[in-house]
Amino acid sequence: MTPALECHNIRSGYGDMEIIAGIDLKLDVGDIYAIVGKNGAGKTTLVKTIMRVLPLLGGSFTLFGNDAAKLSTNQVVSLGIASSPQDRPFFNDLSVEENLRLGALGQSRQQFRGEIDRIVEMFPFIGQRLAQKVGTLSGGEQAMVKVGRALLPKPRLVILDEVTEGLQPMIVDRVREVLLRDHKERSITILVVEQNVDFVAGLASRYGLIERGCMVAEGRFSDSGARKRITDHLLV
Ligand SMILES: Nc1ncnc2c1ncn2[C@@H]1O[C@H](COP(=O)(O)OP(=O)(O)OP(=O)(O)O)[C@@H](O)[C@H]1O
Repeated sequence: MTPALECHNIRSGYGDMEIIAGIDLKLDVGDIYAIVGKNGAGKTTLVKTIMRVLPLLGGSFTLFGNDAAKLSTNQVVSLGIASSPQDRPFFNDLSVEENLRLGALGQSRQQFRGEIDRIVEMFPFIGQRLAQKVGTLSGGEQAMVKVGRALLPKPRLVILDEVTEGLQPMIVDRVREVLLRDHKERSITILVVEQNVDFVAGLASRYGLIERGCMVAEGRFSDSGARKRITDHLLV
């Protein structure tokens, strides 16, 4: 089957400053993969590259078989790829519903209502806060809206950049449950970028460790010692 994502030696960065220094990565449809790395390792830069927000400086990658070099960010989204960016994920002065609507551009009002109902079922608190400005929600509530918005258009591939940062364990558990349920029901492919080892160990089947823009190790969470290897990598 055509992979959801296949990267060959990709390079990217900011201007002529190379941050991603040659990464290979393959996600089959239905994979749940965690990219783990310390602050500044290049995780967000990799996500922005995959979403075609940053230009490719070298190498190539495909998204569901499509040559990404020929795609704009809008076309990436049209392929059924949703991401939840780490920085400035919301319009704080818009309501929860308006922010969710931004994750569902192109949907009819009726379709959108149906999708909102699905998201409210996942995160019931959202149903009581639809009219509230996002900027007034707590960090944990915003995280649930972030994940809800990414899942709203029923993406084939969802990319979540440190959505659990600073969250209480109870909310981290809820986010994991929702993702696992969507994965079970729709075989969604999930790429999470994280430093929270407990979160990814209970969610993903495979992981890749990145350091200075390179993939320095890959493995499976079922391998003995996987968690220790990741924790040691983050601590050194
Ligand atoms: N807009 C930018 N312009 C120039 N350099 C940048 C920019 N954004 C990030 N960088 C640099 O790119 C490198 C990788 O940053 P990136 O945000 O990808 O790391 P990260 O692994 O996501 O870290 P964190 O967990 O802290 O977000 C860092 O050295 C950072 O300073």
